[in-house]
Amino acid sequence: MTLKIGVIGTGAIGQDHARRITQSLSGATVVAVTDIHPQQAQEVVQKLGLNATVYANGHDLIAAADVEAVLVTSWGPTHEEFVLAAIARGKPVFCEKPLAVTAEGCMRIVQAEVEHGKRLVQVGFMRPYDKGYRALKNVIDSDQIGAPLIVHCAHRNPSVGDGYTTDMAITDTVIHEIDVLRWLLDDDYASVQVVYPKKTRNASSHLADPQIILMETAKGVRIDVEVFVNCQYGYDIQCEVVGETGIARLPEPSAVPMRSQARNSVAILTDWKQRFIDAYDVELQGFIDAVRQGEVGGPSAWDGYAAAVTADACVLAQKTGDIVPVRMAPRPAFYGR
Ligand SMILES: NC(=O)c1ccc[n+]([C@@H]2O[C@H](COP(=O)([O-])OP(=O)(O)OC[C@H]3O[C@@H](n4cnc5c(N)ncnc54)[C@H](O)[C@@H]3O)[C@@H](O)[C@H]2O)c1
Ligand SMILES: O[C@H]1[C@H](O)[C@@H](O)[C@H](O)[C@@H](O)[C@H]1O
Repeated sequence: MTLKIGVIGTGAIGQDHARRITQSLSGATVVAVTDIHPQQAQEVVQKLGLNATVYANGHDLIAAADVEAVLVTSWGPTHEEFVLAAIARGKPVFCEKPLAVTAEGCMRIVQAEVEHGKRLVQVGFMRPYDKGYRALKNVIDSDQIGAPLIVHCAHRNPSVGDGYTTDMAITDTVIHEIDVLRWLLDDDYASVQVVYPKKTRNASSHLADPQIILMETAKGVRIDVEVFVNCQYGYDIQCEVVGETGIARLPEPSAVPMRSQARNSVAILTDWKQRFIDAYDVELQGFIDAVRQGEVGGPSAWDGYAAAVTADACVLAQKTGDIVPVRMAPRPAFYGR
């Protein structure tokens, strides 16, 4: 049976996920969409040739009898209410990051899911599905570089709009490193700190850019993440793990090396949609396949909570300049180890 999906929020990633469900993936179809701009939702239906009803709001869409699973791709502050509504109806829900904009909000979702008694929520952290990160984890887990000691990361976007604020460098951008490094190292965070280098002249007046996030894990690994969202030159994700006996780097996305006009060059991507296109496909196909078998896997509501607690500590650290401890609630047995 084809899984019938309803999409809440038909902006950049909502459209992209609707496109991949319709054109690239198998086993699912988009039967419902909604957006606070209904005209835009209607345009997406037409553009992608969907056989989908446009609902007035997310709650009506979740309640619709033919919607079997929900995709939440609206703005972050709206995620919590839609995920809670889906859980209340026992419908599986794939929620783009952030699961909720506060750790308390994520905890409300964790509690609702635990009370429901079965996993319903997958969070859209796609990097653990990226084949480069998977290869890097394989090197670490098979002990080829010894125990990890230090991780150096960079998360660079070419530019951001005026609405992008200093805390979004954490909640929108570094949140990916917060999640993927926890998975990569099989560790949790103990403390965080934020330091500010000289500011780029290409950032808007209200935005601190670049920033350096320093994190220490429970096992004592030290991590530095450079987040630079107006780097101009491309979309560039770097990760280098220093182990006891060797160093392993995240592979670069494959591109054709070119010799031309007296240059030996390799192109750099400029768009996050392209950089992780395969990972998005694999994560969403995984959600569809699992739900069709009556299950939900992948990054859990607990992973969403862990990321939010760490992000909250980073945002506090941005303001105080202090080393801020990361204090997580005890992990419910429901989520395994
Ligand atoms: N995993 C990733 O790499 C990744 C990439 C991009 C975006 N995201 C996340 O996805 C979410 C959406 O990001 P985006 O870039 O598509 O933003 P966007 O602004 O392009 O799209 C969001 C859409 O949601 C709609 N919306 C807002 N409130 C709504 C509501 N209450 N009900 C219905 N629709 C509503 C807006 O009108 C807009 O069309 C964000 O949380 C973002 O962090 C994740
Ligand atoms: O929402 C996007 C997306 O999550 C990208 O992966 C990230 O690089 C951007 O900084 C963020 O704004």
